[in-house]
Amino acid sequence: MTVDGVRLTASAREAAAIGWSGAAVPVIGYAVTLLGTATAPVAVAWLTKLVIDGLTGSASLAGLLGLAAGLAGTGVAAAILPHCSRYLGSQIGRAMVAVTTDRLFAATARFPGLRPFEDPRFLDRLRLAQEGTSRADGLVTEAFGLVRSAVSAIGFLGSVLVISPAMALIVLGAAVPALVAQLKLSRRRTTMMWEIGPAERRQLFYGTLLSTIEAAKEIRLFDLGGFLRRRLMTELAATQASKRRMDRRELSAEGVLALLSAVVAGGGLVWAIAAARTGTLTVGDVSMFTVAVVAVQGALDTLVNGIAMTHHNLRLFGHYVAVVRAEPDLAVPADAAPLPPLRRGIELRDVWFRYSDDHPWVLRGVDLFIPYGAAVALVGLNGAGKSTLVKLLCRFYDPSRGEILWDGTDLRDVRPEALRERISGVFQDHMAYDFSARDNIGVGDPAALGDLGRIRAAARRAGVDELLSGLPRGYDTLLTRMFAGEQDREDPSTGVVLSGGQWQRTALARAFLRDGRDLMILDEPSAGLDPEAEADVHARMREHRAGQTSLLISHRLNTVRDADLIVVLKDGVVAERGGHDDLMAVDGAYARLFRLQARGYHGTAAPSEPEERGEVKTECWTSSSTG
Ligand SMILES: Nc1ncnc2c1ncn2[C@@H]1O[C@H](COP(=O)(O)OP(=O)(O)OP(=O)(O)O)[C@@H](O)[C@H]1O
Repeated sequence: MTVDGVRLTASAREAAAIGWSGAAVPVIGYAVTLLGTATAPVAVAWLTKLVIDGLTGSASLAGLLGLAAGLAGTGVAAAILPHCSRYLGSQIGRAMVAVTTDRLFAATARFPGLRPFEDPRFLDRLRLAQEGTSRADGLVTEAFGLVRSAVSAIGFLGSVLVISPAMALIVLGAAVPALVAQLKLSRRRTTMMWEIGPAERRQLFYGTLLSTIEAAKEIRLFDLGGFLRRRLMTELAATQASKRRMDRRELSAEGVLALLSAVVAGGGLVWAIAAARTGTLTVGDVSMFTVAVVAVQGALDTLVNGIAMTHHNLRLFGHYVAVVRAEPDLAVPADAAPLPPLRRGIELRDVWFRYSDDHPWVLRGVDLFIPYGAAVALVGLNGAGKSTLVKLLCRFYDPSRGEILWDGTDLRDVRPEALRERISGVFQDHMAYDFSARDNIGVGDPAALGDLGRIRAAARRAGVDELLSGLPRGYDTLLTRMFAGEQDREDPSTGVVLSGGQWQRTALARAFLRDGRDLMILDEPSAGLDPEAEADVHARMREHRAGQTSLLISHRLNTVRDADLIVVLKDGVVAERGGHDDLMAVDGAYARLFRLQARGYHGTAAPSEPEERGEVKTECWTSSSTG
């Protein structure tokens, strides 16, 4: 049996190995207590039968007292053992959840690229894998539970067999349809969960939109609350309909099976009473038989349900196994060469790229050399592929065709972590972590998290030190109100909210903390800054990048004019390159855009060309599909 390629037996083996390696002593203790729990009821039933037969027959007082003492001792064990096994089972469960959670998130962080996180199938699998890990706590104990039910069922079945082999066969036979039905139902339930995955993700998305600050302004301004709620409810109705269908299926199957059990138990009782009247069975036999039939049915029922539940959880766990065993999304050579510091430069040689086979080409044969120590600026209209090029430089994706060479070494021959150790930067969509100010900057180089001096130096460079050190708890102030408790809701020192520009400077400080890297990438680092801050930040960046290899992306052409090399990206290729003066002299796209912006500042005559009126068709600047 497989879950999209992962065998259930492999999942079971993995679960057993994790349980054993993470909690061997509780596992042994659990097995022992469980065996006691499973055999105690059988012993109680037999001792009861012997006591009844002894009472109705001619047993000695000493014999009866011995039986009574045995009965009492077994009763005590039967009362205590389940509590012990429950405690040990919880211990095993906690160990399972800790190990699998750790491994799952280690696995997701191990994907070198971004593709898995853009793949809806993978996202569904990840969601189910997370559910699988949260249910992993029961996997080992459920397996033991199956053994316990089996032992219990066999013990009682043996007892019925001694009294009536035919009845034992009937009881056993009645359990077979239950097992088959439960397995089918469990398979259907897991498939149903897989199928409703996309709808559940959309539901989560709408719920998040409706309950977080990011979308709150637009939702109120555009009055989107009802619209989003309706969409959420539509998704919820669809998922609930699937679950209801499943519940009904289970209800009808289980109803039929319960009826079958009742008929078998009732029939057995009638037969036992009739047999006792004719003297074939003793009174003790009837007592034993009645207890045993019900107990066998109960144990078989628990066994069948346990098998179905384990089957379902193993299938969910199969998604966890699939994620932790998934191949990396980018080929990483086993004998990757170390990446020495940059000395000559980075070269993009005929680089073509599209996000997938059914997406249009974004880059269509880019040739570009970023010389060591040079400040290179990349400009182009929205969607021209600038951020995509940055993502290729960080090797979040590999080029579809062509190559990117670091001092002549193809990035595909290098371990991605080794490459990224040599890069620092700010992404256009940089993160605003719900951490303290210190941690928000410190994550740029986790080794510096304890070094406030370094963190402050980076913040000073980004022009944000004065702000952060002036916060109520200085750099230890949380830059979020997310974690404020009820008691400190009114205390501003528990968390502050920064403005967009202040966040931008904080992100820049994070990049500056990774000092001395070989390549600094700055994708729109000043987009949210006021003019004064922008001038200030750019002056600091100029200072910082002097002699450093850097790639700056900016739509504000005044901030790129002093770059050593300006590259204009258009239609997925490099359309122009050179210094500011060269490009102005060529009077091409860069010059037109530059004049357009300058004119905006000086308030001169209205632009005449459509491009200058801001009516540029995106297609003429962005790449289009070539199939
Ligand atoms: N993850 C993605 N999956 C599919 N297409 C993408 C993805 N990211 C970007 N694109 C597409 O690639 C093209 C280039 O996008 P990119 O972000 O590189 O442009 P850009 O030049 O940085 O634009 P901007 O100036 O607006 O930031 C766009 O058409 C965009 O729709």
